Amino acid sequence: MNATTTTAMPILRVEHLSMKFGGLVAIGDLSFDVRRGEITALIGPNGAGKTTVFNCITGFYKPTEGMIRFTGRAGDEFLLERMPDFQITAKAKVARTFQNIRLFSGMTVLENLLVAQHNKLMKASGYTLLGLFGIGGYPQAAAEAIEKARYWLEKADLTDRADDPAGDLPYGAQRRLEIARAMCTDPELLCLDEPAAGLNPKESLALNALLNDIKDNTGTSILLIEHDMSVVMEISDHVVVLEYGRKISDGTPEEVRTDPSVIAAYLGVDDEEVEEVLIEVGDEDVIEQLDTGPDTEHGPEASASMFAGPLSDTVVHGNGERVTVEKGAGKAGRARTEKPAAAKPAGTAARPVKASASTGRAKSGKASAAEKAEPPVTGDKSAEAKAKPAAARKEGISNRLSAPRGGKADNLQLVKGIGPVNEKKLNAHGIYHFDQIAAWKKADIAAAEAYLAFDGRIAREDWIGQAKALAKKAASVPATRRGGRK
Ligand SMILES: Nc1ncnc2c1ncn2[C@@H]1O[C@H](COP(=O)(O)OP(=O)(O)OP(=O)(O)O)[C@@H](O)[C@H]1O
Repeated sequence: MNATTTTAMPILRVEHLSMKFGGLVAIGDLSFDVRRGEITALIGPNGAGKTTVFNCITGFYKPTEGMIRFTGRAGDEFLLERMPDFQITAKAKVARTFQNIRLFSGMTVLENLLVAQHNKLMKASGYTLLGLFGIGGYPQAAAEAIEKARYWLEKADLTDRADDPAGDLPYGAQRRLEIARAMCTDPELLCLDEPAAGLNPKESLALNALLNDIKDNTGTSILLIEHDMSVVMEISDHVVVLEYGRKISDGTPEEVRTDPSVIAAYLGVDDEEVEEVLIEVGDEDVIEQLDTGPDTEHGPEASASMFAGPLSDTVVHGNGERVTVEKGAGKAGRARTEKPAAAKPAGTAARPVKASASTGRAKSGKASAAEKAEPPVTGDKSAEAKAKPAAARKEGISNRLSAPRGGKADNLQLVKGIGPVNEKKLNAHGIYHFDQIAAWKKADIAAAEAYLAFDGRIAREDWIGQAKALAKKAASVPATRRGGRK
């Protein structure tokens, strides 16, 4: 294979990937490419399967079916689904970061960058004591490692903090350090799992700058999972959208943001988030409709929550296209699009409706605190919810608080499985702290699952165990040093 062919090849080709956990199809027949030298974003609502895709690519999971073909710069090909994870890092040069920051928090920032180069240094030592004492290539390799660490310190804007413990850095700086650490391994493909989670706008900008710099100056291709649409739309060359483990859209940010299936998928979140998404995708016409308030005649059923089930939402786009999510449907696959030509005759044409008027309230009329405190369980998923202990549903979680202690909530997104949507919901239900989740009993879990419309996921993802560990850690760290966006 000549060099031109190689550079034109996608660095990663995911072909017919499926991953099943028992009866749950987390990913179903998924195919997409990551093009070399580009930033590709993998987006989708919570539970869409994004992290599972990452876990398959990086060897944490062995997919049930499908191929993950990696082509290196030199034309070397690897089938990642057949390789153990350490070889994927070492041979294919795929590096990753995780949803939850995983730094050596007691080591300094510089030490974190040097540890990342440990394998290379050990190789240079010839794995001998003499090597470590300067016989052979070790001194040269050590000097190069320090130079590389210095380079990435500067790129990540961390030079001033080089000697500080990594755990002392602000949250955004820790995220950049993780990326710098991954870059010290000279990856060909960098996989980032929600790098912008918990960042404030200034930190998000710094992250965007770092990722663009990597793209422009290193040749490393980037695959990122991200919920923050401003990051996705700003820096991605290519966006793949998942919903329930299936691809619903694939294209440029511009193509994806105007794709009715994607809008319909995102309409499946809370009112406030629908608004956020639509503002971020910049569909002026739809935003205007949001401002017109509820349409009781054509408005949707009781809930538009992705977690609460049935939708009957309709949106009219700038080009006159009307997207209806069928009554009883939850997902984009069931979205029906009517082109303007197919619109009903004058007089009977459906009025533009408030896209997210799931509760029949106008944009300005946000839910009252009482409504938010215990929203009713509605829709299709209510069948599931009904199966939960009735008392739990009725009484809700036992250790709710009316406000975060000390006015500062913990960053619940540090619990794997809690994304921005679920964090917001938990806060709305009076859950702000790790120790609250850590103290949940069976009935509390059932109550939480009822309004998050989960089915056993809290136990599966061991939120209690994770929250216990995080609560313990938080208790040992002064409040001012706790990472998080809150
Ligand atoms: N190890 C596992 N065992 C059982 N089910 C799993 C496992 N890992 C993931 N799942 C399930 O697979 C589905 C997809 O989860 P995944 O974490 O990949 O979604 P996601 O899109 O990354 O979500 P989020 O945005 O919330 O992180 C979920 O229903 C999840 O509960």
